[in-house]
Amino acid sequence: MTSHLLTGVRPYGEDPTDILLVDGAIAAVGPEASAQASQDTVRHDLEGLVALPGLVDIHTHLREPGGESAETVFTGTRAAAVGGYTAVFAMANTTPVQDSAGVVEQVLRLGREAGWVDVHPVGAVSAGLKGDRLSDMGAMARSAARVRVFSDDGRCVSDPVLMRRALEYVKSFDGVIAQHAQDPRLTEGAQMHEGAVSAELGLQGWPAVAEESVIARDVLLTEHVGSRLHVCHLSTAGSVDIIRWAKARGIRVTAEVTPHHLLLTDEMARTYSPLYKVNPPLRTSADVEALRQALADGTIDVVGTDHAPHPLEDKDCEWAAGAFGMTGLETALSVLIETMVSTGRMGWRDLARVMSATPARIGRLSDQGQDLEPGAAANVTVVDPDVRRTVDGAAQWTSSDNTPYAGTELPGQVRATFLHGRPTVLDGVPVVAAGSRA
Ligand SMILES: NC(=O)N[C@@H](CC(=O)O)C(=O)O
Ligand SMILES: [Zn+2]
Ligand SMILES: [Zn+2]
Repeated sequence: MTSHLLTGVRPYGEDPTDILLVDGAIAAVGPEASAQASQDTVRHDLEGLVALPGLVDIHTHLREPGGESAETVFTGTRAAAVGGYTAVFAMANTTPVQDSAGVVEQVLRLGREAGWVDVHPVGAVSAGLKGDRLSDMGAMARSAARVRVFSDDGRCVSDPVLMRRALEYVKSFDGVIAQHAQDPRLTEGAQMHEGAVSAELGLQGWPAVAEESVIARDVLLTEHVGSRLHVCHLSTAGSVDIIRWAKARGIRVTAEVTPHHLLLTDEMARTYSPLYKVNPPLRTSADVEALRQALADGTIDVVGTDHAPHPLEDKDCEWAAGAFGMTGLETALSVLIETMVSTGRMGWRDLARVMSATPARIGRLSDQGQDLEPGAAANVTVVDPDVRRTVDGAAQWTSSDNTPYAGTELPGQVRATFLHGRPTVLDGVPVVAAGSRA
């Protein structure tokens, strides 16, 4: 296998040095790196750029099978590589649903054929996402996809008995249930966050308590059963308080926040553009502040993009008819730099923790999220933190145009991504034909 020498990079934004990648592993960091490089080593001049462990997204929708008009495994994972990712967890709400060994193995195979990132299919909790009986979680766990993360995301596991059984079942293989916390009865017909703006616009509100009551129930169930819970896309200050309480009590719960909930508020609904329609809804600036604080202090463990591509016809319509969801893989790192790094709330090591190491640990990956040290798998992202760019939806690599940031200027640009020692992105664009593992 070819070796690659990354020269002049700043690991975690620290002093410039060289990193040598050989045979899918980091062979050396520092002066030894260039000393050990051979004549065949490919040199990449990355002077002054920040090197991070390849990013890991615990929450991606790739849409295939069934939703290929919005995204395929190929286009979604290519977008992920461009965003600096080397692994993604692909949510189960496909058609057919990822609720059997056959479907998760199909997604695994499509991911391997594409070759842009490691694809880890998430298994559905309930058969067909119907919420009434468990899927064949054991078969998915034992399959080639080795599923450890289970979720009905897009829908809430609202039946407490089903949730209890799911939490019990995953204990035998160290799995985790990732809950989309949304009480269905409290959110019937809901269009946006319930508050002053929804009242003014006359749109049906989605109260914070619809999320918080489910999280409160589930941390208690998790404690009772002695299992492991991951809470998807936290969006309210009250949810943060419950997670903080649960962690202090020793309950094994991890929490996620999306980039958009760290930046945008329900004020965006005044545009009536469904680009800002998302589940859970954009909340208030007080919620945004609580989420930023919680990510900085560790109450929230990870950033998940909740990359949710939708075809144009589902977004180019009036608010009430629009689909919930926004794309995020190609802008996540920039939004995190904008909201957390530029503001001084987090350093680059903290960013690597919430966007790489901890998501890998939650999903029980052993070859992702490792520190940039000799012996680690050679998954590396190189970012130019100083450049500012204006987001152009049509220029993105995802097949869908539903980014909420079109026309917005954001800091930071991924310049290179290496997956198991092989470049998938160079000079900010996907490497042609990287998409085969050779
Ligand atoms: N986030 C969204 O608004 N939509 C997601 C589902 C989900 O994450 O709940 C989707 O699949 O489109
Ligand atoms: Zn969800
Ligand atoms: Zn989702």
